[in-house]
Amino acid sequence: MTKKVLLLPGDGIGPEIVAEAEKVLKALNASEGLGLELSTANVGGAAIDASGVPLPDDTLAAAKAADAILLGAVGGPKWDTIDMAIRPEKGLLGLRSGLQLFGNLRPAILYPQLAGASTLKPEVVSGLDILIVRELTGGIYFGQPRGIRTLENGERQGYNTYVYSESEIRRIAKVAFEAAQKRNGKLCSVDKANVLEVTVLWREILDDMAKDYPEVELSHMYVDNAAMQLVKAPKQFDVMVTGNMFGDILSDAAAMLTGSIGMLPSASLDADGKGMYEPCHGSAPDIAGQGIANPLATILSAAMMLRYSLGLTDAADKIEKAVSAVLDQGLRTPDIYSEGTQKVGTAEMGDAVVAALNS
Ligand SMILES: NC(=O)C1=CN([C@@H]2O[C@H](COP(=O)(O)OP(=O)(O)OC[C@H]3O[C@@H](n4cnc5c(N)ncnc54)[C@H](O)[C@@H]3O)[C@@H](O)[C@H]2O)C=CC1
Ligand SMILES: CC(C)CC(=O)C(=O)O
Ligand SMILES: [Mg+2]
Repeated sequence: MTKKVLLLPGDGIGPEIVAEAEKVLKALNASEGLGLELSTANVGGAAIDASGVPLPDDTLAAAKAADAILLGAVGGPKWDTIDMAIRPEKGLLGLRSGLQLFGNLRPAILYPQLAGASTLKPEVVSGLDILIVRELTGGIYFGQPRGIRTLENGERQGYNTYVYSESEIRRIAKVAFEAAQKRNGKLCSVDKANVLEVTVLWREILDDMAKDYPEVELSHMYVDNAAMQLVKAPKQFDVMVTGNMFGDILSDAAAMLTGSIGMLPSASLDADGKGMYEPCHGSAPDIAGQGIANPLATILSAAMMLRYSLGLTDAADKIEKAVSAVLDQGLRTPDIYSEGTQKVGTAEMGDAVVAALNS
């Protein structure tokens, strides 16, 4: 059966890294007969330049019609303005909310070959395998009212609203409890319940739901402490669940424990398991066009896509093994380079993963 995969390269390094994941998918399609039908559409700045809007109707329609989506990254100084890319109904946030992709899974796994590239000492990170479950279509990124207004005294004021409804909290908590059930039975919920009522409700609901998951040990942590604990003793965590903004920030911090944000893939899932897959990083304008971006987070996101949305577990395993094999060979893009390894560019890394697929 044909499986439609929509590629959304986006901006900056987006097209460079998606091209490498596309190579890998095409190679597997040819050798394994996966039945993938790949197509490409514009989103973000590329779409603004082509058609004036960051999320064209035909891109959203193609995303809705696809079985799965692989996105590179969007944005850049040219387009990061309120009118163009930032508003929730537009661009990437519009895509996430339009497809109701509320469950964002961000696994932070340290490949043993990269222990030397982690920001932490090898003994603190060896064997690290954390899953951050981030709520993706609510919270302060979407809450209304929002904007910039002029007060009576003439001063301007920016404002956003941090809201979560009970149903939004319950559905993301369910994702996290179920993930913890399948893993080590440990779930840490991260909030700011000492200050924000919205997270007092979050905490209350998590406690209530914990009764239905007696085999999961639920703990709570304030987000400031969680940030500190992540860089102090990250292996105390197994599954972490948190809201949109805290998850955004904590997952970038967790990325560095694995050596680079260029190593962190993600899955954004709806209630039925349909998903968009993307690296956790952005469009990296500082290195765009230089052919040095790490494509592995995107290639690993493609593996997650095959596993979670397309039921192609063997093909997903092959990609993950191939990534490990190229790291064994000592190949490194500059972000994960350390002495004694071989520095390669984006395309060389992608080619090496393709070559390792059937090794
Ligand atoms: N999912 C998305 O599409 C996201 C988009 N953005 C957008 O990306 C643009 C740049 O944002 P930044 O804050 O600079 O974050 P960023 O994640 O793009 O870059 C942060 C740093 O990490 C490096 N980096 C990122 N990905 C890398 C890779 N694959 N290989 C090697 N190095 C890598 C960059 O060179 C930069 O030094 C902005 O327009 C932002 O809004 C940011 C985060 C996520
Ligand atoms: C639009 C931003 C929330 C993108 C981002 O930083 C992320 O998803 O990690
Ligand atoms: Mg982010």
